[in-house]
Amino acid sequence: MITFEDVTKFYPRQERAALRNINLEIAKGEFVFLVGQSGSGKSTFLRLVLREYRATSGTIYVAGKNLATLNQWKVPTLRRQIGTVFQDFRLLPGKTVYENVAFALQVIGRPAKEIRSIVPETLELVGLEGKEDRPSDELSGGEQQRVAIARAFVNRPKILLADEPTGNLDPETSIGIMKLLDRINRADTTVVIATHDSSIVDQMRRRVLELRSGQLVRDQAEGVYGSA
Ligand SMILES: Nc1ncnc2c1ncn2[C@@H]1O[C@H](COP(=O)(O)OP(=O)(O)OP(=O)(O)O)[C@@H](O)[C@H]1O
Repeated sequence: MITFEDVTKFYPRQERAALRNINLEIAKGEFVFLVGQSGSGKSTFLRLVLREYRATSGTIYVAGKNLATLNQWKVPTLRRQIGTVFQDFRLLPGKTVYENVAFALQVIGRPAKEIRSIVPETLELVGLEGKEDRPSDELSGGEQQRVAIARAFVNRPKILLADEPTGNLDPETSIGIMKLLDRINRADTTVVIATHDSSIVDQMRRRVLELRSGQLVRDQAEGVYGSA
């Protein structure tokens, strides 16, 4: 689903590569943690997958497409297959839970009838049934993250990318969010989570990719946060 072949990324005017000679393959339906210190290249990895940036050298394939040769006008189609979740939720202020999730389908032109059936179904999946009409900014952090996950998943993307999804949440709430991402993964979605949350990684025991100064230094099945 995601393949990096000898990928290096330099930002403009930077002497050090943000990612260097990365080779990896993430298969369809995998659940992967991306760990590493601040500045190790995790966000850069996610941004390359989204084609927010292009690799300086090497080749990236996402959902069967070579991102180096993908036409700019096809990038929105690529991104529709990738749901994204962030530490700071990024919900639409002043909108209800329902509106936040429905908006993701409206912008890609889905028919109203479909929206009316899929949004409640997705809100139920994330455990927010009965909260449809609540203003999203009045929810707890954990609930807001559930709205963000519903919004990312409502279009049933092939891939879900999460950048520090539990960064603003307490440990107990974080476990609930991880269980939800695990459920989404079981629905055959490839899930990649960049995180500093060692207890979550240690509890989940899934594949761990560790970056250090832009290099992939560990690829461990059923891994833990810190190097063994
Ligand atoms: N837009 C940019 N322009 C120049 N350098 C950048 C840019 N974005 C990131 N970098 C540099 O690239 C390197 C990797 O950064 P990146 O944000 O990918 O790390 P990270 O592991 O996601 O860190 P964090 O955990 O703090 O989010 C760092 O040295 C950073 O300073």
